[in-house]
Parts: sequence; structure tokens; C-alpha cells
Amino acid sequence: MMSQATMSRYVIQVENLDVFYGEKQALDKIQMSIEENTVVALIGPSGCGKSTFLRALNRMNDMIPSVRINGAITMHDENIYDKSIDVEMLRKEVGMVFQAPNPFPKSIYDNVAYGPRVHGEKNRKVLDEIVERSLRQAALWDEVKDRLKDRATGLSGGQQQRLCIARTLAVEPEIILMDEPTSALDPISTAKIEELIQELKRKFTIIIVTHNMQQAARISDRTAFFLSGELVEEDQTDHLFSNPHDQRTEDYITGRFG
Ligand SMILES: Nc1ncnc2c1ncn2[C@@H]1O[C@H](COP(=O)(O)OP(=O)(O)OP(=O)(O)O)[C@@H](O)[C@H]1O
Repeated sequence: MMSQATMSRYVIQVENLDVFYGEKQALDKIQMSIEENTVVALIGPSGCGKSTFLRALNRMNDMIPSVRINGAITMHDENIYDKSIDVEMLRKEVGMVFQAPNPFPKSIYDNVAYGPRVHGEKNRKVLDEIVERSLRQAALWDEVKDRLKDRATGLSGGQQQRLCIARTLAVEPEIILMDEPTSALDPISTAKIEELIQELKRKFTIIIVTHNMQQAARISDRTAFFLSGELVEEDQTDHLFSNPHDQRTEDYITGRFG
């Protein structure tokens, strides 16, 4: 056993990650270490590889037939690309929230209970507890507690996105990936999700793709700037925005291209 002091604070270590779609290289030798209980923002122009990087972290790219991956992503001292890895378990540990809210056409309750049920939970009392806890963690409980049997698709866009976050939390992940989770939402719903992210990082590690640099600056501890498949710079968010090391980062954050 390692002592507490020598144990890595990094929940994710990415080493020399290449991702190809057929002949096209989408990520080139990415190195990044991610500490627990932080929010990491991924920024960069369209097509630079942000979503590809995010999807590499829970092996969502595996579903695309032409994909080829080199390098390693280590979580808890295991390479998630090892043959022995149970991808279903990995996706339980590393949850994902998408750009457009995508609740199932089921009740609010059944959306949140979905994951635990898939993993074998049948006890109604336990499920009730999970649903309430997850909805509370997603700051949605008070708005929906009297209508848990209503269809999720009747909720507002912002509520649907918080429901999708609750659905992710229900299986108790360690890491939450978010791919532009507020880009389809109005400013008030966006502010609620941003506030929620600040709350969630006490318990989870959050990696978020955003096109919005103000959002990255508001909510993240660290920011990673990608360009043409390369990780140009990764730093504490306030440093990256106030004192970037690379000219390309400076050009991007000052709006010279994008
Ligand atoms: N399924 C796929 N098949 C082939 N090429 C793909 C696929 N997905 C992404 N790519 C290519 O890989 C590169 C990186 O795409 P990716 O979606 O990761 O970028 P991004 O930074 O997330 O872009 P955006 O901000 O527009 O979502 C792009 O050139 C894109 O065209």
C-alpha cells in the first residue's frame, strides 16, 4: 500500500495519446494530468479535437469503426485501454453529459433510476433514495419532487439538462465529462448549470468542453487549449488567460482567430 502522502492526486493521466479517424489524425501526442475535485475546461477552435479528447476518456470513440488510438490513459493505476478493462464499468465511473439535453422518453423518476436499474438495483426504497439524492445533487429536486411520475420531456431545456446530470450522478461516477452542456440553454439556465458545476466539484472531477471562453474563465480551475489536434497549453485558468506562454494561445484568447 502506498502511503497517503505518496499517492497521486491525479485521477487521470494521459500519456502520448494519439487518436486517428482512418488516415486523419485528430489528436497528436497529448500529455495531461488531471487532479481530483477540479474543473478542467477544454477550449479551442472548431475541429481542434476537444470532443475527441473528451470521448477518449470514457472510450466513447470506440464506437466509431475507423478509430485508432495510441498511448495510455491511466485511472487508478490502470490503463483504460487495457484489454482487461470492463468498458461498462468505466462508463459508470466516467459519466457523460451531452450538448443537447437528451432525457429518455420516460418519467423523471425512471430517467434517474435508469442507470442503477441497469446495474441491477431493484429495491424500490433504495431506488427512491438514489433518485432523491441525485436530483438534490443536480439542484432539481425542489422543482420536480411533486411530479416525479411526469414525463421528463415536459421539463424546460435547463431542467432537462439538470435531469441528465442527475441521471449521470445516480450511478455515482468519479469523473463527469461535459460536452458543451450549456450551448443549447438560455442565460439563466446556463448560470444555474455553472453554479451546479461549482457545487459538484466538491465530490467529482469535471472535464468540460466549452466554446465560451468567459465560461471557461468563470468555472474552471485549469484550462487546456487545443489547436489542430495538439494540446498547445494547459495551465491554471487565471494564468492561461492573463499570462499565456504560447503565442497561439494568446492569439486565440484575444480573439485573433477562432
Ligand atoms: N467520427 C468521425 N469521423 C471522422 N473524423 C472525425 C470524426 N469525429 C471528428 N472527426 C474529425 O476529427 C477532428 C477533431 O474533431 P472534434 O469533434 O474532436 O473537434 P472539436 O474541437 O470538438 O470540434 P467542435 O468544437 O466543432 O465540436 C476534426 O477534424 C473532425 O472533422
